[in-house]
Amino acid sequence: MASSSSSVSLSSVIQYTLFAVVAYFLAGAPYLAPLLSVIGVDEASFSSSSLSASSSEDVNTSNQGHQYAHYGRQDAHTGAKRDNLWQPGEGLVCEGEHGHGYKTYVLRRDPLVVYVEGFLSEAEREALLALSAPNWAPSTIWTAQTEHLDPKIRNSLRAPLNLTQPPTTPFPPTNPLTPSLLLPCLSHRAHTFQGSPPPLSIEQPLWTQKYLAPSGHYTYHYDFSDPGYVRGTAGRQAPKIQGRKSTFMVYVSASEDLQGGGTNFPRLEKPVGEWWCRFVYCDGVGDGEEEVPRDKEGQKVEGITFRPIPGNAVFWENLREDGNAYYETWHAGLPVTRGEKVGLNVWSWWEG
Ligand SMILES: O=C(O)CCC(=O)C(=O)O
Ligand SMILES: [Fe+2]
Repeated sequence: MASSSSSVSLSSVIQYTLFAVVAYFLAGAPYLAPLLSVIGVDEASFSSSSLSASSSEDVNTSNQGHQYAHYGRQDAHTGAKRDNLWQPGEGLVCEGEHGHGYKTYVLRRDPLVVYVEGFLSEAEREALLALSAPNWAPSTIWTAQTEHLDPKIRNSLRAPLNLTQPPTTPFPPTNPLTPSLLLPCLSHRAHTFQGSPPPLSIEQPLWTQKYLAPSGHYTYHYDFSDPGYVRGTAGRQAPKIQGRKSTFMVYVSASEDLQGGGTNFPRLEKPVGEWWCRFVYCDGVGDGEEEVPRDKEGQKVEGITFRPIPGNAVFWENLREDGNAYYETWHAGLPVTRGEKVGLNVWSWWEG
């Protein structure tokens, strides 16, 4: 009797233990990371197939001690550590001036193109210009993994906006923004716009780009890059496109006398209806002849050209859910033939 009751209780103990282990993993394995780090195991190498469980280095840049940025994500497929990808952390609060009041208009799906009116507030535009002012330098391009200048392809100045270093350039005295929150809150805005899954990160630094007459421009290109990368989502054919899942092209400023500088997508059909003419050029509607968008050879362009309206943004997806590219997103920043335009690039990546 005594021996049978002790053997029953042993098997119960084993069963309960098994249930507990299964329940622990079903609950998302809380506290696994600190536990593993205590026993000296890197969680990312333990769980390299899980994007959300990748190792991260917390960066605390807020004056209030909020821990809001997660850097140092491990690429789940190549294992390489990327130190330029960012996701919002729990402590980040973006309200008031750091919130947003944007309106969205879906221009088309597949590829998804959304026009965002009021992505930036006026105070944010002013702050971005103040932050950029000391750092303008010629923009580079990458070919065959080397970075170089080629003003025939890209003729602009750019300034990096460093999220991990609170701004040293003071904002104008009347500007109400909290400097340390500007870039995290913009990145957060771009991140929450896109939802999940898949997990996304925002490329850092963000860059402002200044285009000056008579020939500031960025010739036709895609924002995704080199073939050769394998996303390799389980159960799907591995695609071979690297990089930037989506783009926000944000217009920060446009001089009063700006001519040119629209963002042209020659492979996208113009939206139907005059309503859109407030945001895109429509031959003859709301434009004078000198406003007809032209490429650097002076030829009228095809497709859709967005007007560079300060504060507004165009969002589009470069990559499909399966990781293959949308070749319809071929685009250019048309030449600025008079005045000056400043844009902001916000790119999102698959890796989370
Ligand atoms: O300035 C523009 O209108 C487009 C710029 C662009 O495509 C880029 O910076 O990747
Ligand atoms: Fe681009």
